[in-house]
Amino acid sequence: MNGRGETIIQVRGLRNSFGEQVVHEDLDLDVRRGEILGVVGGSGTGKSVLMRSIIGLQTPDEGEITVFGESMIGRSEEETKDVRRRWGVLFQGGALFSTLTVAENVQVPIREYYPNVGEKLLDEIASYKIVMSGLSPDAGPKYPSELSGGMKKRAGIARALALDPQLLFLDEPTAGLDPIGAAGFDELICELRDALGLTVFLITHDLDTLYAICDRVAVLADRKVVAVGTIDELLALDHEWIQDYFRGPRGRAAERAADAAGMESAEG
Ligand SMILES: Nc1ncnc2c1ncn2[C@@H]1O[C@H](COP(=O)(O)OP(=O)(O)OP(=O)(O)O)[C@@H](O)[C@H]1O
Repeated sequence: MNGRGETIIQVRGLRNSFGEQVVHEDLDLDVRRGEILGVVGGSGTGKSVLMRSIIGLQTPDEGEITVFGESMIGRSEEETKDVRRRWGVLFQGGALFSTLTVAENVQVPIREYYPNVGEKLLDEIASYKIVMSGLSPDAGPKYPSELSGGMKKRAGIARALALDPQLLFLDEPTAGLDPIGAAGFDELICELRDALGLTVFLITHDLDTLYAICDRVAVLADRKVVAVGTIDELLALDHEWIQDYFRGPRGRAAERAADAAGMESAEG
């Protein structure tokens, strides 16, 4: 099956624990092609651990994870190389290499997966990804310490896009950005999804982001995904955390802002 609606990530019966602490138990999740799936949950509910399990940085106790139909559990790095080059990751805080320039950071995954690419082409690809991420071309020779928080995130996106991925993992991309910077970043994610046909797995606490760009939202609580759907579908559920989160003062403000933006765009 091709096109929108196809399952790109499938998680079944996932269990993760650290010593006595069970973080996930019997967790299921599907991420569909072309969607921006927001992942929310209280602090410590295991959103990052879930992402790390999917991308193979955390070995679960139990469960099955497939990405692009390929099983990710119990397989070596070499065996999953072809799948891994089809995704890009933006970790919390950007995680750029501080001793490398922005352009060199973008080139890291290309050098890793395609060691025979020449310097000139590497420079060209890096420039292209940098501009695509909304940075000016002169950001390429700069070091991360010379960039603002928002620019670092964009540089992180440029690196995540280095291998022309079909799937993006973003861990709290707007954390620490001012509201205007965060809105600009939301717009960038949406534009990239539309232009490149990406599927996006997006961990966020940012209610504005959820309203502005997420097609569906998965809620982590009680060690599993307790609900997944549009915000309207979630609001119809009688779940205490969901109601508190979306109906709290911040949730209502984000909803009003989204309604106002919707009316503006309808008026042209
Ligand atoms: N490597 C690790 N060793 C031990 N415990 C860990 C490890 N990684 C995560 N944990 C624990 O697992 C739980 C879930 O962590 P995780 O970072 O996934 O939470 P989160 O939902 O992303 O939280 P936040 O919203 O605060 O970023 C936490 O209690 C954390 O302390």
